Formats: sequence, structure tokens, C-alpha cells
Amino acid sequence: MPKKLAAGNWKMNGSSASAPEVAALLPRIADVSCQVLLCPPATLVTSMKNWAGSSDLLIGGQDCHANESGAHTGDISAAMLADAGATHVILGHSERRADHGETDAMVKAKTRAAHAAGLVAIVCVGETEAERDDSRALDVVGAQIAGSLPDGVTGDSTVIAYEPVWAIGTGRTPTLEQIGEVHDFLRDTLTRQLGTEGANLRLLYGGSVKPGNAAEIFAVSNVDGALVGGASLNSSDFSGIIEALDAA
Ligand SMILES: O=C[C@H](O)COP(=O)(O)O
Repeated sequence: MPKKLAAGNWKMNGSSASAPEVAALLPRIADVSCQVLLCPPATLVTSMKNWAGSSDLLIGGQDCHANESGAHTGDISAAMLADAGATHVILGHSERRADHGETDAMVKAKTRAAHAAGLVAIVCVGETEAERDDSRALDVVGAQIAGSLPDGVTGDSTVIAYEPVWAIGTGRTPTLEQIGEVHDFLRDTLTRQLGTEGANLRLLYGGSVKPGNAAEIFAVSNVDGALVGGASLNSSDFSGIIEALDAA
């Protein structure tokens, strides 16, 4: 299995003034055994790559178009992200699914494009609160997995992030049992579909991960890291999460 992964999603936050925050993170990740990734807005990918210098900090995008180039005003291709210094891209985040009407089929096409450009795709799945209340969480993430992954997925090319929509930015998290149930289900489903590669796929949990709850979340079976939103904006908070993952 590839190394565990602590991924930070800056969403629509950050500017050229963010350099010191990234600089403060670098000494804290110098000796960790897990991978550390920051996904800033596209405008900051190249700058952040420069701020990372010779450190092991990885840089990713937050979305890409399914096509390599063409008349798509405002969009960015996977190849462009790679050219800017990105190694990863987040795809199918619930905010993109909600704000931009992204469907599983669109996420699948984007994932294919990411792979073609040599990027690791972090494919997000997760149920809404109404779907969980309706006892449909596993059905929903199962359908998203079935619809969002193209052929040829491997443990090196793809990461799955389970993010219950109702836990994102709310300070609410599922119980550890609920996280374990979904992650075990994802592992079983992916191993059935993909064999060894499915067993090797990293499964991240995302949704209100903080330094205070990270250790208990990382102790849950089949949790191989986290996709962190708000707490990744603060180097001290993100470091706390990274240290918990490193110790898990
Ligand atoms: O991509 C990250 C997730 O949406 C989690 O965000 P959050 O840590 O602010 O809840």
C-alpha cells in the first residue's frame, strides 16, 4: 500500500500572503513517514510549489476539466495542473457536486483525464444528512464509487476520500463506528472490483478533522489518512493532524 496521506484542501482561501503559513509547516513535516499534500486554489499552485522548495510537501489542484485543452473559458485541465507543479487533484468534492452540478459521469471523465496527465486523483464520495437519516449512506457511496471510477484505477493513481456532506465545516463528525462501517464497506467493494489494487487504494476520511479528534479517527480500520479543510489553513492545526497520522 502507498504511504498514508494527510491532504489539505484550502478551498477558496489563501493568497500570496500565505507563504509564511506554508513555511511554518515545512519543518514540522521534515521527518514524517506519511505523505503531506496541500491543495490551494489554482492561482497558488505554482507559488506553493516554490514555497515548498526542496521539502517533501506535495501540491495538488481542487478540480480539473475532463478535456486536455480547448474552448472552456475559466476551466483548467489536468495537464495544466501538472505543468504548474501539481501531483494530485481533488475530484468530485461535494461542494463541486452541489455548486457545479457535477455528476458521477463527469467525475469519472475528470478522473480519467487526471490519470492521463499523470496526476493522482482524489475522488470524493459521501452522503447527505437526509441520506444517512434514511439509512442509505452505504448505498449512496457505493453508487458514487461505481459511477465515478474509470477503468484502470490503481493504488498509485487514485485515492478515495469519504466525506459525509453533513460533517464538512460543521464541527460534527460521524461516530467512529459509522466511519469504520463506511471505510470497511469501501475496502470490501474496491477489493471485490479491483483485487489487489482495491486493497491498496488509500481511503481518507474528511469532515471536521481537527488535532483533537485526528488520533481516534486514524485508529479506525481502513482509514489511511484524511482530507482536511479548515484545519489545513493553519500550520499548527494541520501539523497536529499530520503528527497523529504519523503516529497511527
Ligand atoms: O475537503 C475537505 C473537506 O470538505 C473537509 O472540510 P472541513 O475539514 O473544513 O470540515
